[in-house]
Amino acid sequence: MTDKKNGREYLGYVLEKLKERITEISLSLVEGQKEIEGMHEYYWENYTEMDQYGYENYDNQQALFRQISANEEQLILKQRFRRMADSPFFGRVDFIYEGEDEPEIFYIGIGNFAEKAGHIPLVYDWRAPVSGLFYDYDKGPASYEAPMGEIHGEVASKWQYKIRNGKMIYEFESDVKIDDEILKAELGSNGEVQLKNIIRTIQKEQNAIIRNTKDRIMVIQGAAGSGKTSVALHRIAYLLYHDRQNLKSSNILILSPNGVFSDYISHILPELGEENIKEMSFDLFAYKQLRDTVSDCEDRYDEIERRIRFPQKASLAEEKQSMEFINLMERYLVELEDRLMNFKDVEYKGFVKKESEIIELFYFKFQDFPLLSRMDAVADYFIDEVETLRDRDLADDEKDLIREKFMKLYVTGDLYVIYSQFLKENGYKGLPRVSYEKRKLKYEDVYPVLYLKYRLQSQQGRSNIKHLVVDEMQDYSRLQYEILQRIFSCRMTILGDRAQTMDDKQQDVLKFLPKIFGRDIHKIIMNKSYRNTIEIASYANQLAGIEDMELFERHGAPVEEKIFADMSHAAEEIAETLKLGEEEYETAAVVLRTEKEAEHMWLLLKEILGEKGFDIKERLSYLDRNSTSFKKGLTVTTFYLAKGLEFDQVFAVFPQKDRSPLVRQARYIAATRALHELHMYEVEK
Ligand SMILES: Nc1ncnc2c1ncn2[C@@H]1O[C@H](COP(=O)(O)OP(=O)(O)OP(=O)(O)O)[C@@H](O)[C@H]1O
Repeated sequence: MTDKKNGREYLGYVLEKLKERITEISLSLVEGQKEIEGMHEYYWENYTEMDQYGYENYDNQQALFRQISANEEQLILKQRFRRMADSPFFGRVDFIYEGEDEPEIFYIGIGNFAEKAGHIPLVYDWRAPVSGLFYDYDKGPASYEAPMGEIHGEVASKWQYKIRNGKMIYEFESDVKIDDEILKAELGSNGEVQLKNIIRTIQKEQNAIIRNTKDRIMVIQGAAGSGKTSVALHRIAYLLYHDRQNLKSSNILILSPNGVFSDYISHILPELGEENIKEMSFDLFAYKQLRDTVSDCEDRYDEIERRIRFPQKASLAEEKQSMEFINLMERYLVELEDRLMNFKDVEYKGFVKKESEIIELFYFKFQDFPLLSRMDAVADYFIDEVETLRDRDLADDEKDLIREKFMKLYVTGDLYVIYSQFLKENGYKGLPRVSYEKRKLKYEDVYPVLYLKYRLQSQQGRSNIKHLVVDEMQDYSRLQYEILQRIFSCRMTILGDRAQTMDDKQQDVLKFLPKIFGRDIHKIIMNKSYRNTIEIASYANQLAGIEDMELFERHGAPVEEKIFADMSHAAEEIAETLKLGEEEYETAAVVLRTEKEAEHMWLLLKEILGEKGFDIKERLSYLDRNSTSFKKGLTVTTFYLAKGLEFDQVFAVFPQKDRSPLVRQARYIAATRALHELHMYEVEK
């Protein structure tokens, strides 16, 4: 056995054991593969002689599935151990259990590793109960939550390691100062094109959120760069680890703002040894749900663009997603109970359901069904009766015919028509009367129609989703939360930042969320910002009038403010000031107000940088709403697509004269994207 107290020696020992385990697994994988091939061969040679009832065939298939899934598990394990062979651990806690004299030593890494399955780990997963000590305590009395209860004792010492390619780069006995230095080094490094995992340096306040399993709905209001997205993803990894029996990655859904953002965060869970999870934007979800009602829907970005270009034109989006509007819809829904109906007798091959009987079934027996699904229930009731009287089952086409007859008792079942009528009766302009192909919903109408759909038609519950993550919570309206509450009855992690609202005024969803989700909500505020240098964060805070943010002590260049006559002058300056290259930054962005301005800037930069010999093909990209990823190099985009992302160097280019509240928000969002260097440019023309 090795000296566990000596990090370097222990590293050598663990690496050796890892190598052995990897070899063992490789061998067992080869065996497993042979086994599978053997089963296939056996099947093809013998299938004609298998028992006629298929029992043997069934048994063979089951054995095959078991072997395949065992192989898959081994493969995943091997991948994890391979990753661990690069850096088996990053931390260590020496813990003296209450009543003991000598400390027990725990090394902490990206996953558990034991010499053999079921043995005591040589390295503990960062999510293991005992690893909580590493994040929550310095030297001194400490405790952690274990399955059998709270364990007390004392942290005798804590260590930090950096290991790369199996080589020890550094080891420190950690204290607050060193911890800060290590975090500073992590934050000071250049940006990747994807969000980094933070397991080496999770902060105490972040750890409390990650390891929280008791609250059903957690709502996190976190300042820009406070680590909300990182924390939410680590929380998912933590929950998956601790509730393997009930929670699978397929049970989790992230509502994220767009495709680029999805890509930006997509590798974290696989890196932490978990499978990737489903992500979707709410707009895409809505669009899919409404496909049988309209052929197209605007998305949120259309709405933002319109607001910027025509600020004087009042948008109804806010009004149509307000509580008052929901109340109007609810009142209309009550009226529809009568107005939507045109009852009369229904006859099928001599069997008659009288109008009065239908009314009775409709308003009493099936009153709990949503209005537009209720007649289906009445039709099924009638089908049952006919089948009983005839003493035979009806064929599917006969049943369809009957249902059709009952559906005719609705004046209309078309949500588009119903909603349009509602608008007109409440003093709004109705929707254009066009054929399905030409029906395109404006953004302001998308969610009201979706709401009506949920209120009027039975929906299949999304019971397979057991945890919903809502990122950028400030960008969802009251109405959208009402809909979410109807679709998902599961646990939720909802996170965002009211200061980054993409609207004229900041939206604080914390005010109304308890009214929608009840008292189960646990609110947490994260006020410490990690992303930006002090110079950048202070500058951005001034833009948004924020005073209560705590800043991580990391300094950089002052923010540069400049005014240019036009876009091409700004582009020239960007090309001059850009610091991309070896020994310099990895990522930079030019962030603009609208799609049109962004495209214009991109074309200008293409020309200017092209002339300078910059590799524009590989290192300059234009990010629009259909993009699904961004590359290292220079990215040109709008503020609303840059949201959630970060870049080493940021140029924010905005029209000087646009001082509208929405564009003030846009400037703030752009400024907070910068990790190390920020240039705020204003353009006169
Ligand atoms: N404990 C930590 N250790 C190392 N880096 C951290 C830590 N917490 C946050 N960071 C870093 O800070 C940056 C911001 O994190 P993240 O994007 O998760 O924040 P956010 O609150 O979602 O930001 P925003 O709302 O502004 O998009 C990232 O680079 C992240 O890696």
